[in-house]
Amino acid sequence: MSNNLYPIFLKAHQLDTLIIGGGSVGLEKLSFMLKSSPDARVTLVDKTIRSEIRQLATRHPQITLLEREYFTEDLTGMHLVLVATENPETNRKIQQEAKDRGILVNVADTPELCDFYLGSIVTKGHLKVAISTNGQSPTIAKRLREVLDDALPEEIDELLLRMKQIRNQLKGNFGYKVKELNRLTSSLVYGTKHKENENERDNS
Ligand SMILES: C[C@@]1(CC(=O)O)C2=NC(=C\c3[nH]c(c(CCC(=O)O)c3CC(=O)O)Cc3[nH]c(c(CC(=O)O)c3CCC(=O)O)/C=C3\N/C(=C\2)[C@@H](CCC(=O)O)[C@]3(C)CC(=O)O)/[C@H]1CCC(=O)O
Ligand SMILES: NC(=O)c1ccc[n+]([C@@H]2O[C@H](COP(=O)([O-])OP(=O)(O)OC[C@H]3O[C@@H](n4cnc5c(N)ncnc54)[C@H](O)[C@@H]3O)[C@@H](O)[C@H]2O)c1
Repeated sequence: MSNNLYPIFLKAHQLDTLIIGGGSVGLEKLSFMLKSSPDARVTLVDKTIRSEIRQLATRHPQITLLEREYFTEDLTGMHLVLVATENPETNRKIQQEAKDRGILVNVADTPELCDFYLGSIVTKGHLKVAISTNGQSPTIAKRLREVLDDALPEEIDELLLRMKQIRNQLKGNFGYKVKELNRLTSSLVYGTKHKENENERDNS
């Protein structure tokens, strides 16, 4: 199987996400989503809402909880759907209803029914790294998150902020700025030896 996934970074606070099923898997998906996007606009529907989910909703007031069975109409206006009931037939039915409406859908732990996969996520200030193993091993995705979380220094956020300041201060045309920003950062990649960048985005 080739690796043809295309990663994107969603502004989850501007999108509406529906989670169906708030059992152990639904709770895990919701927690990870809120960890990365505390202001994500999420509606969760389940026949019985667990106390852990109620607690999350208290801490994230933009979350809507619906304590009842899922209805097809719940999909109205949704951009993303995460399905996590314990019933494969229910999951398949909801997946089909979402697809019919052109809504992107993830059926937890069921790669063949997913339009997208959730990734393992490392956050250091403004830096966010999302990891996928193309569905081959979520466990390795989790382990890599732990490795990168240790390896990337917290100071990386200061570097990003400093680079932004420098970019704002640079005078000159776009091509000059790109060259200068690449020159300043070349030692990160090539050690102290400066090397002109062959691939940089320079349309000067
Ligand atoms: C990254 C992460 C994000 C998240 O969930 O938010 C995530 N799974 C995580 C953990 C995890 N999930 C499972 C285990 C137990 C070990 C195991 O069974 O392998 C562990 C590890 C653990 O918990 O230690 C069970 C499992 N998961 C999937 C299957 C089905 C299959 O593989 O066929 C089964 C078997 C179910 C069964 O046996 O019935 C499938 C998917 N899980 C994905 C994402 C997508 C692919 C991501 C990628 O491309 O790498 C994909 C395809 C769809 C999706 O769910 O989006 C999160 C780590 C977060 C973190 O810690 O950072
Ligand atoms: N691979 C498989 O064939 C297979 C089979 C069974 C379960 N699973 C796994 O089970 C996951 C769910 O596991 P879990 O441990 O979270 O189960 P769980 O039983 O803890 O949670 C499922 C939740 O879905 C809710 N639910 C079920 N039907 C509903 C409906 N029609 N409307 C609203 N809520 C509904 C239940 O009330 C429950 O809270 C699936 O995503 C999948 O990973 C996989």
